[in-house]
Amino acid sequence: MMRYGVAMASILRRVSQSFVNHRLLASPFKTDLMRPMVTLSWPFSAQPRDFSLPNPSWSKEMMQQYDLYTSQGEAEDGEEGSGPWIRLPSYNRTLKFATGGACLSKIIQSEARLFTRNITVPGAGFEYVLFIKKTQEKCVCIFQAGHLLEGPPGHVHGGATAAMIDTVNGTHASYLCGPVVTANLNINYRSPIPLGSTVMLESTLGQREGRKTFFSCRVTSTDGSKVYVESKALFLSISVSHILGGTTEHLIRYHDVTPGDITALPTRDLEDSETMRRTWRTRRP
Ligand SMILES: CCCCCCCC/C=C\CCCCCCCC(=O)SCCNC(=O)CCNC(=O)[C@H](O)C(C)(C)COP(=O)(O)OP(=O)(O)OC[C@H]1O[C@@H](n2cnc3c(N)ncnc32)[C@H](O)[C@@H]1OP(=O)(O)O
Repeated sequence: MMRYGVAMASILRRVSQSFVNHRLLASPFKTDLMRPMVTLSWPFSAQPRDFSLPNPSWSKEMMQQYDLYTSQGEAEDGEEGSGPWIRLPSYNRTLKFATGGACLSKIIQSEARLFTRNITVPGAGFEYVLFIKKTQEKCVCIFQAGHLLEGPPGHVHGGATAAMIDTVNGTHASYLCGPVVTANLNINYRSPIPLGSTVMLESTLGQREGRKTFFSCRVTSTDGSKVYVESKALFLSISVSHILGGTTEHLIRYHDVTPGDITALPTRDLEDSETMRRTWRTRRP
């Protein structure tokens, strides 16, 4: 039985590796290969992996919190439930389904991955799930910090905590305001977070002044009794071309791209992409 299990694990590893190889070998510049290339990143499924669903590395504490929030809301993307919380799906690319040919594939960089989702070994890095309140003024995150996030011995690196705060505030801001970037992030670290522990991040909407939206965030123990971090952030609404502008300037200077290629870019593909619709709600309250 034991040997059978080991053999199965080896076969599964090889099959999943062949998916990885397929993705790496496919040319990023052939438009017809773009869609299979990105959707095969998770073996045995044509769908991309939703990292915010439970996996065996989640601690009992993480699962208890997850069950608490899902029981108070709904679990499926976009469906209305009776409770106040909506779980937000999470992928390892924000623009996974973008199409648009050679030039766009250069700009989007097919091998790029969302920073907080690029450690794929379950439990080793950032394990987290976000829920947004239907009234939208709050967004919470259950976060379990893996052993690859060490800073001070046995504790979480301050940069990893900052990345999580930016992710939670940034997702909350994107949900409310559409495309945004972080302009300012101010963090007070109150107490070190033990590696392997489960903590809560609570993002709260502050003032809105034109393009500027302010948020605060608190990182606490799951029962709220211990405060680890308190922060404030400013997000600025931007157009998609603000993000692409910097990238295209770099491409014109250092790569084989002309300004004509850039103006011909089908940026509508970005705005229409399935992931964009799923993750960046453009409706404003
Ligand atoms: C196409 C993309 C599609 C993606 C789909 C995503 C789906 C979401 C899914 C999953 C989310 C995961 C979540 C991740 C989240 C991560 C977020 C980040 O980490 S973003 C990276 C770090 N941030 C930067 O790189 C910004 C770099 N800076 C800039 O681009 C500019 O400086 C910018 C836009 C911030 C401001 O430039 P200006 O020219 O547009 O605006 P000006 O005139 O300078 O400022 C406007 C107002 O804001 C104030 N302001 C600007 N910067 C400020 C600052 N640092 N502090 C205080 N005030 C500031 C100014 O004083 C001004 O205020 P007055 O209108 O006069 O009242």
